[in-house]
Amino acid sequence: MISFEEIRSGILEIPELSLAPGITAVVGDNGAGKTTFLRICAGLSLPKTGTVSIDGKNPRECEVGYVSEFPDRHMIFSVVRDEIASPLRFAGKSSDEIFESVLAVAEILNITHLLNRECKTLSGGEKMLIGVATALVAKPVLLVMDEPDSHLDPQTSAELFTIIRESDCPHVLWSTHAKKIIQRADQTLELVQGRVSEP
Ligand SMILES: Nc1ncnc2c1ncn2[C@@H]1O[C@H](COP(=O)(O)OP(=O)(O)OP(=O)(O)O)[C@@H](O)[C@H]1O
Repeated sequence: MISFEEIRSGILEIPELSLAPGITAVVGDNGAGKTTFLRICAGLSLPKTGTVSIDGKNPRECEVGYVSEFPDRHMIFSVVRDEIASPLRFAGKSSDEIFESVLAVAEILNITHLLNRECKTLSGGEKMLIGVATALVAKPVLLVMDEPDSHLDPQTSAELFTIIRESDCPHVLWSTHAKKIIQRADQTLELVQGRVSEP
């Protein structure tokens, strides 16, 4: 469960909310507060007031994978395989474990042919998939994706949904405007001017 209590941060105002595990489609118009919400859930930003917890823990105590709307802005390594490996390398994992985990996630996402490419040479959609691989490689308890489908064609987006569904990530927040993703999600959270809209 992801729980929110008395959250206020910029436009965002969430007195109380509990999100069950599964894939949650986070929807709302431009400027509704989706990115603000996602960043707080991931522990990237702290709310001005209130608390968020993931299965009872502060997000900063949890393994969280975050895919930003513009993943290339956050890439730090030149070569794809090093970029995907980065969370494991920073966590001090062994070279063997890193090698195997990077290969496994690349196979799942169908991007093994990109592993030796320079990140800057990738297309927008390929960069998004590398961002997803980097977020998934450390087996997060929460995967947050900010409009990944805005860079993906409908088929790749649908395939990504299936891959995420089959991953064992317990909590997924997927910000999207795509109707097909919303239909396949376990639940939808709609934000209207920073507040949760009741269905
Ligand atoms: N650091 C900031 N300082 C001031 N205003 C901000 C800041 N970050 C976001 N905002 C404002 O808060 C509102 C919500 O922004 P946010 O990026 O969370 O919306 P969004 O739903 O993700 O929008 P979009 O779909 O356009 O990406 C917007 O009006 C935005 O201008």
